[in-house]
Amino acid sequence: TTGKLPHVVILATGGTIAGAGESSVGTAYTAGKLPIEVLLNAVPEAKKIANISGEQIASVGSQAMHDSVWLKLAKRINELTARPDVDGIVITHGTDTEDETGFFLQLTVKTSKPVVLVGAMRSATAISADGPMNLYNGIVTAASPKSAGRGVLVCMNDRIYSAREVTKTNTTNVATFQSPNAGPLGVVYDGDVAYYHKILRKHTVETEFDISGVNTLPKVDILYGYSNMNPILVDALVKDKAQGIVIAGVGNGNLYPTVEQRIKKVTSSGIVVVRASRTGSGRVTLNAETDDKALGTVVSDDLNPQKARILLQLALLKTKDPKKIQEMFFEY
Ligand SMILES: NC(=O)CC[C@H](N)C(=O)O
Repeated sequence: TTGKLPHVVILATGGTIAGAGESSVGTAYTAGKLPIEVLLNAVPEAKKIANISGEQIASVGSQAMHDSVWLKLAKRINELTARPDVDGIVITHGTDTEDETGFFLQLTVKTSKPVVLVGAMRSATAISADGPMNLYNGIVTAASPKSAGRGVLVCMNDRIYSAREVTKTNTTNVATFQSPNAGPLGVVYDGDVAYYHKILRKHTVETEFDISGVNTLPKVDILYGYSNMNPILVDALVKDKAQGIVIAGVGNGNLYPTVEQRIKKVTSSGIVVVRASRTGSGRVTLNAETDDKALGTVVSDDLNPQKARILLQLALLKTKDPKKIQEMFFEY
């Protein structure tokens, strides 16, 4: 360690970046197997960029990610970044739900210091593993003062994305992470970062969400829309005591007629329903083909269904008023 280098803390959660498999050319492996030290051994160059310390927060494939890990991560990041000797955070994460954890942190961590998520599409034992470069680039990004105040970042495949905008778009390709509505904020090459865009929606220190005393999140589930959709799915969630429902509607967040009828009853019973879209990009617009005023529904703006779910969970910690929640969807 060197006194003058920035101090970056790595919080490891698992994923392919820590995955190991029998074959170096296949997609079969176990995620989250390797500890943090092994990941770091693959990138000795990182020690020239930062003084690095690490903590294992979880060891899971991110399909097993859950609220308790999100809350643990957010609380730990808030503790660490409050310390003057910590300059940035890197989170190693499985890619399946990396966009969700990133957006949860974007809304709940209270720091302007860089917080960067990284992952990998190829396991650590595969040919052309992308994890070591992503980890190195993540450390570069977290160590750079240029990354401060930009919200939570996701660094994959030489690009830096806002956690609000980014999502996984391909099952297996290394270029899977994209921001369909916005593109990347910047790039990372040759041990340095360059930014071209700024996130304008409120994040981190600017949000109203305080999870310091929160141990569980409100129950919010997602329904996927399709032709001839079965309205019984809505009833199942109501029976299961959902406090909120996000519908990945068709097109501009539209709903099958019998589902729409059910939703009208659901919103009048006090459950908040957000219309998102299954299309993968674009805004869901208010009172367009679907009459939100009559239905009592909220639109997700350009948040995809899984991100709309996270904002709705956090919003429900503050209010059940759909009008106030709609404002939040236009703010964050
Ligand atoms: N590329 C990956 O990280 C996928 C592995 C695993 N499903 C996960 O999300 O952790």
